[in-house]
Amino acid sequence: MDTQQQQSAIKGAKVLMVGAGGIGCELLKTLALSGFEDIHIIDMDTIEVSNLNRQFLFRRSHVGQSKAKVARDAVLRFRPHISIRSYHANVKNPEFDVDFFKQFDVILNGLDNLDARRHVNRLCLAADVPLVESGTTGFLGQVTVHVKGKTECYECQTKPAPKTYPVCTITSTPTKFVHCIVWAKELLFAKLFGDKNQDNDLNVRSNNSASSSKETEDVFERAEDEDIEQYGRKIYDHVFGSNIEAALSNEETWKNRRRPRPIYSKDVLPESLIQQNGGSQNCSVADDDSTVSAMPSLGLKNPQELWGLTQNSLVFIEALKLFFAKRKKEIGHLTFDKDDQLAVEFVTAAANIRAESFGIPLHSLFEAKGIAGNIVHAVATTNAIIAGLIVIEAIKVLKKDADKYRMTYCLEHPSRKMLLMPVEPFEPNPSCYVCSKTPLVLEINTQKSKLRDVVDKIVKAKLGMNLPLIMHGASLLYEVGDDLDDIMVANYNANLEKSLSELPSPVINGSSLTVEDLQQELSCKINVKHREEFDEEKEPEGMVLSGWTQAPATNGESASTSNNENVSDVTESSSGPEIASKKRSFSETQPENHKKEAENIESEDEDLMEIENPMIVSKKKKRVE
Ligand SMILES: Nc1ncnc2c1ncn2[C@@H]1O[C@H](COP(=O)(O)OP(=O)(O)OP(=O)(O)O)[C@@H](O)[C@H]1O
Ligand SMILES: [Zn+2]
Repeated sequence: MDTQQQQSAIKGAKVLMVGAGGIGCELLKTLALSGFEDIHIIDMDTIEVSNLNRQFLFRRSHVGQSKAKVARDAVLRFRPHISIRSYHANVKNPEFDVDFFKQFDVILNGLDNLDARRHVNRLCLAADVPLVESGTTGFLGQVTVHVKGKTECYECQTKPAPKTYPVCTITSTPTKFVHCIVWAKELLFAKLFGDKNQDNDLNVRSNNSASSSKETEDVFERAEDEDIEQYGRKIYDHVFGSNIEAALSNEETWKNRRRPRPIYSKDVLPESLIQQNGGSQNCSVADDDSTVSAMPSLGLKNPQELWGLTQNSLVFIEALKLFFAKRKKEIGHLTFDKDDQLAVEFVTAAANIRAESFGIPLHSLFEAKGIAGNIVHAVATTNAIIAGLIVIEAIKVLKKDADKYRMTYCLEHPSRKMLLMPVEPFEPNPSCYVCSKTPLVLEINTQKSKLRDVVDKIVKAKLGMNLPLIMHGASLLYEVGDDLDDIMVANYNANLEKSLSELPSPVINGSSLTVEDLQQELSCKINVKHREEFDEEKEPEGMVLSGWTQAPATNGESASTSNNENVSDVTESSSGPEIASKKRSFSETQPENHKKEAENIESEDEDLMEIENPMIVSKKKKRVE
């Protein structure tokens, strides 16, 4: 195809971009400048101040407005003749069904979460439209091409699960700052400001304290007229003082570990804080709850500054006081949010006091916020490179140049003198439950587990289905939808509370369930195996789903257990959790054909890049800033 034909393929193409954030803004600009003339954009968000440093189509005056619409308007200003249609909506909405997807020649993802990516993948498969998928995490980035039947789909390889930590490390034996952060936000913050009834273990148990769960309840309960500062000190002394003391009495635990130091408020703080700093009266309180802050009244300005034990203790008490004084209505419903200043202050302070107790280095609010919010600071240049690569792959897709499709990884440091690492796409995984018809296997106690457990833990959480329907033979066990009558809803609700073996059509060892999502047009079979017992630590869900997790040896790696230290701690929910697995796949468990490709790359370098845009080829030699 010559350049002119390529240009007319681009001009005639109708493309859908999903996500108008960091990658999306770059992508829309690059599409427009590359000659695309019919672009649709979906994004459900509005613009926030924190987006402005890299989402360059947006200005301060746009804060609060639809990202999709503002991005469209900004690009139309320098490409007025092209057609851009924006949708301020969730891509999972029913109006974006298979027929909607079918009108496009290619779909381009610039998303930041697994859930939406999986949904788009399924619609692309159902509509038989190619997908170019992307993600960035700091300096790392990737672009992959998914064409039904030709390459693996986005879900052919499992994505690394969010990093989790053993419960006892968090509750009793933290060794890293991140353990203190998880404790502060998942246990302490949740206990104080979230749902009081949730399971929560804030006792550092010792063997002989058959412990005081009753006592713990009492500590956290605040009497209506109890002075807030006194209450704060009581919590402080309980979690940093007596709990640690109780834990220390269990000698066995500390045989090979550094012993923590109990910390009590009276040893760190002056008797009355009100005299010290004027209490919460002087704090900065704006109308918006998310801007309430404990820092100003304590004279703390710089979030990058390291606070000592006393400063952290002051922030702890002050933030707690402010929650009760200024945000009382929210108490009982709060969950930690990285954009909630007071929550970040409280969690930073609590994590630092715990870190001090366990001899772990303290961190600034800025650093703690990054860890608590799973933030890897976005790098605008990575987004720009990735957007360029998306357009290159989109053009190959439009030209149906299948031999040239590449999955490309943007690395942090040059490897074999390259920052961009192209790899031939893998073939579809024949055991993928999404793009092939291979059944899954569910090991479950069919007498004890309820249908609700299967719906919540498997069908929704693991299979990512939106509007599920479950059938056993010809019997419909469960369904979701607006058009159901009351009797059906009552029947399905009754089924949810029944164990599998008690269902109208009993599901027992050897049964086969059909699970479908009508919106995603995805259907898969689940073969049920009865199992009596599950290991509470290793299999906490009380059931095990398997079947598609392992891609065959010729077809890639098992990506389920990524451990890449560079990114695993912090990328849980950010834009590219899969980077970890792909990186690992390249360096450690590369299938033979890709190893060979890597060797060739080393010797022939640029030729093998097969990246047609000279701008990109030259960029790979530069350091990514
Ligand atoms: N289900 C969805 N439907 C539509 N748009 C979505 C969906 N999920 C995510 N997005 C959009 O994808 C974009 C991802 O962009 P990006 O990774 O830059 O995140 P951000 O929210 O803009 O920035 P940050 O999370 O770093 O503050 C966001 O604009 C977000 O609104
Ligand atoms: Zn697949």
